[in-house]
Amino acid sequence: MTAYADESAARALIVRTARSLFTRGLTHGSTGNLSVRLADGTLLLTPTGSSLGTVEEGELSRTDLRGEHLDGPRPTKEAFLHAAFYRARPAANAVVHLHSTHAAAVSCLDGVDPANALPPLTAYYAMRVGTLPLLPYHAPGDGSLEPLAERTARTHHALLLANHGPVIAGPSMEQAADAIEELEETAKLHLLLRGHTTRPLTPEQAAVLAPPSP
Ligand SMILES: O=C(CO)COP(=O)(O)O
Ligand SMILES: [Zn+2]
Repeated sequence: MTAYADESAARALIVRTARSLFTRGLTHGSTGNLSVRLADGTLLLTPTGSSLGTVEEGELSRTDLRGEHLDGPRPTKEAFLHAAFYRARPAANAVVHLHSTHAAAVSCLDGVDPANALPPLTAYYAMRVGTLPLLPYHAPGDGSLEPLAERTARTHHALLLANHGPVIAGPSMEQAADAIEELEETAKLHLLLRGHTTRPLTPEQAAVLAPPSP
């Protein structure tokens, strides 16, 4: 998968994915944001304050790889985070951030291991997500998170923002969306299983399934 060469197809893909995630309750209100990397090296992002349920193809924002606004409406306040992922991960062509309920709930739990917020409960979680660093709380849009996010994204395609929600990059929008849905379902399982003795995959079982980290 290379960066998106057909801008109008990329716009349609962002809107289609945003609607699908929103209508299935994976984010709510005006939360969450999506982006893709275009072949010319610029980024197309959802605009700030928009609902993923109603954003239109003609309403997307463009930034450069530093997250600087180039054209269209003002980009998501997390443009700096999206841009950090693209700089850190040359093979990433899409980034999805959601406030999906169960992953957001895990991000609020006390005592979560900051190196890996969720155990590998299932094979699909190990395949699609792997390890999930928890980044310390910053207010939404607080650009001081950028250096840590960029550093962490060099070795992890999925991050959990404390008291906030997940961010995932993928080689394509379909893969990023697939991974963030898997994360949400595993967060749900994790919460369902709290108080039960669980048997996650062993480190060896998880390691053979782990996604490659380009
Ligand atoms: O999820 C969000 C902030 O973290 C939504 O913000 P934007 O409306 O600026 O994209
Ligand atoms: Zn957010």
